[in-house]
Amino acid sequence: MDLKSNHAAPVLTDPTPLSKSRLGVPSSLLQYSPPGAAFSAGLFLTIPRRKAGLLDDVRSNSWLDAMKSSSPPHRKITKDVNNEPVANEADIAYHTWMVKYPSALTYFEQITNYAKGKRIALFLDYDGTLSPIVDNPDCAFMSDAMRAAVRRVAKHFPTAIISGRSHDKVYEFVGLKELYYAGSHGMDIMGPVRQSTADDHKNGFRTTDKQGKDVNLFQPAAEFLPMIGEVYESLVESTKDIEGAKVENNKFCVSVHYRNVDEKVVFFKSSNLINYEFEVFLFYMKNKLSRGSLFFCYSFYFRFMFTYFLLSLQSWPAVAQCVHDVLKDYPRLRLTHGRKVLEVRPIINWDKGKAVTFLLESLGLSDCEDVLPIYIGDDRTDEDAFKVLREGNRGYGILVSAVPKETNAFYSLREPSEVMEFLKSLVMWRKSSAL
Ligand SMILES: O=P(O)(O)OC[C@H]1O[C@H](O[C@H]2O[C@H](CO)[C@@H](O)[C@H](O)[C@H]2O)[C@H](O)[C@@H](O)[C@@H]1O
Repeated sequence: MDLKSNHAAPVLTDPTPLSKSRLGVPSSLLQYSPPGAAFSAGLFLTIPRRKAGLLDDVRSNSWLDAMKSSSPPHRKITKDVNNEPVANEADIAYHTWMVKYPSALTYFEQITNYAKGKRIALFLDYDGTLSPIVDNPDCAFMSDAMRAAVRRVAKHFPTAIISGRSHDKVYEFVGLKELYYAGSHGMDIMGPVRQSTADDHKNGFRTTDKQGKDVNLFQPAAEFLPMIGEVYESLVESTKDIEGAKVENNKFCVSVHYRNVDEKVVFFKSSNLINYEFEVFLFYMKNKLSRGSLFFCYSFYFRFMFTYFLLSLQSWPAVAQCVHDVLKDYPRLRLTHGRKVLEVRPIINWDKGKAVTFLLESLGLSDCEDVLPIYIGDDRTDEDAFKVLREGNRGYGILVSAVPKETNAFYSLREPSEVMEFLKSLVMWRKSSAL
């Protein structure tokens, strides 16, 4: 299958595979992918060990840069004197970027022209794709309208949700039994029963789901479950005094959220204490300038520094330090970045891209010329899936983003409401083409 031959706009995209550094992530923090490791070559034959000292200095620029770039700030809409939106630099940059990654809505006809006579398989990320990003991860609900759109699309195309959340949590949010679910970044897959047992993977077994349906459960990181539990407990304990930090147990991985933590120490923000110290200092300077002033100045200075130190325990570097301290005792775990979240996961060669390949195989849809997989996601972890589709010329990745980002996707959508629009359009197209 050669997607590019039928596909005008995306052919214009840079064909060079994205180097990991182009995604803005320091190479030392990137996902481990052992040279030559292949999907079907036996996942656990060689579990590589991470070198100690991976995050030697969490305060280094690269570490903090990765944290900062993990979720771009919301775009501000500038208005002119007539209250009309005006193009600003960010708009111009976005529109330039869209030449490279055009809107899947604008180019819908091109996508469906290519999909004619093919079976579409749909893969959807959850947070930021089906539900908007919100401050509290426990409240990232999808709208009823979105749920209805996903339900309808799943009637026409095999549809799977692939999320960083635990399988149970994402199922609870979506609540549609007609879908397949892969939780923990693909490390917990409940999919269709595989037709062939010849190439069955280790760690996969048949079971029944909550509706009593036969399913295939695949958990390539099963042996890490106790370790992840331990790490979750340690991180809850070590971050408990950092205001706004939240640790989430995603079964085979742990998410440490810093969205609600102050980025850096902000003098005078929460530092009433510093203001107080300063008032006292001024008073002293006015009234007792000659006696003991030197001693007082020193004592002021040390108290000031101590307060500053206490505040520094409440910032992003403090969160990073906690993760670093825990990770150094677990060489078989690694770190990835999501949207204002640090994710600790097993160092196995498995990701959302592998999960897509696995699900296509399970559905009997791999290596078929007449199958068009489409993956929609917003996160860095979705890049693994985009890459699998792009590199094999197998299907389309669609990045959900309102700001320019380096990506392996072919198309873009601005936000979850556009994702819903796209899903509805797919249903309409399928219905009209079946007439
Ligand atoms: O693969 P996904 O389904 O996109 O899951 C990735 C992570 O999503 C969640 O965190 C993100 O969304 C939260 C709710 O909008 C937001 O508060 C947080 O800042 C984002 O990082 C989820 O909580 C994580 O466990 C997932 O790994």
